[in-house]
Amino acid sequence: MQLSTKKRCTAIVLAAGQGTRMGTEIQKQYLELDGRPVLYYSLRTFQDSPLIDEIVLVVGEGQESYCRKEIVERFGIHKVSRITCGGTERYHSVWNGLQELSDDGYVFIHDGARPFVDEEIIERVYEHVVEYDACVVGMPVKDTIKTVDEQDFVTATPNRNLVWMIQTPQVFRTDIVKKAYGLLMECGAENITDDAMVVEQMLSLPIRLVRGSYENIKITTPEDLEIAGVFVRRKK
Ligand SMILES: Nc1ccn([C@@H]2O[C@H](COP(=O)(O)OP(=O)(O)OP(=O)(O)O)[C@@H](O)[C@H]2O)c(=O)n1
Ligand SMILES: C[C@](O)(CO)[C@H](O)COP(=O)(O)O
Repeated sequence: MQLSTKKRCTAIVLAAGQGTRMGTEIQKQYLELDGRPVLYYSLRTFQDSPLIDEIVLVVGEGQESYCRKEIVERFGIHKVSRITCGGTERYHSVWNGLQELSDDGYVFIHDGARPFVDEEIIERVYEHVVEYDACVVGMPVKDTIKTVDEQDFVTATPNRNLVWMIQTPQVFRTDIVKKAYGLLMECGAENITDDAMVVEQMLSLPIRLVRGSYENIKITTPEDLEIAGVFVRRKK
């Protein structure tokens, strides 16, 4: 990859969630995975990536100094330039993170609860975003998918060749995603679960999907942490 013509790339790593579905006392991003906090792994990958210039870390209110000392300083993640507070919903946290950025370059928005983003994914999505401006990482589904009504009766079986499960990082030209989020904050919207939705709904721009990996899982419920344990030991 030609790094000399590279635009500035910032990663926003989100770690302000409550982890309700995980149900643990400690929020899932701080749980131990092979002796290190879940959040450490994606920070390490962005830290080590030659493409990433800077990391903005978004954490829960009151967790800033803990994160600075116990994660950023302890593990030497010196690309973290700012630690800011998140909000009630994921999109509030993204919005807060975006306030720390100027309009130039690209932003990689990533769930701190997804420890297995890797350099190949970062490079692949960067190569695509310079062409398409708005890209999200995901993988084709493997199972048959059905939509249902409120009583759990099937309403349709979409062609699964056209269905992907969506991951992070979600990567955008920074000016575009900031504009989309600005409109979201003005107009509001319901059930916003990822960043691509904001760009789709607010600006109607095309979003290019880019292959991530089946290992790029989000730690959401307890069995995900067990699976993550297997992945992390295999990588050693
Ligand atoms: N208000 C929020 C909600 C989520 N996140 C982050 O967004 C990522 C994906 O969200 P999710 O898996 O839904 O995390 P939680 O909101 O913590 O989980 P739950 O929905 O089970 O409470 C996580 O890294 C989480 O820390 C965040 O920064 N701010
Ligand atoms: C952005 C995301 O990781 C894409 O899969 C996901 O939608 C965010 O998590 P949540 O579980 O929907 O809050």
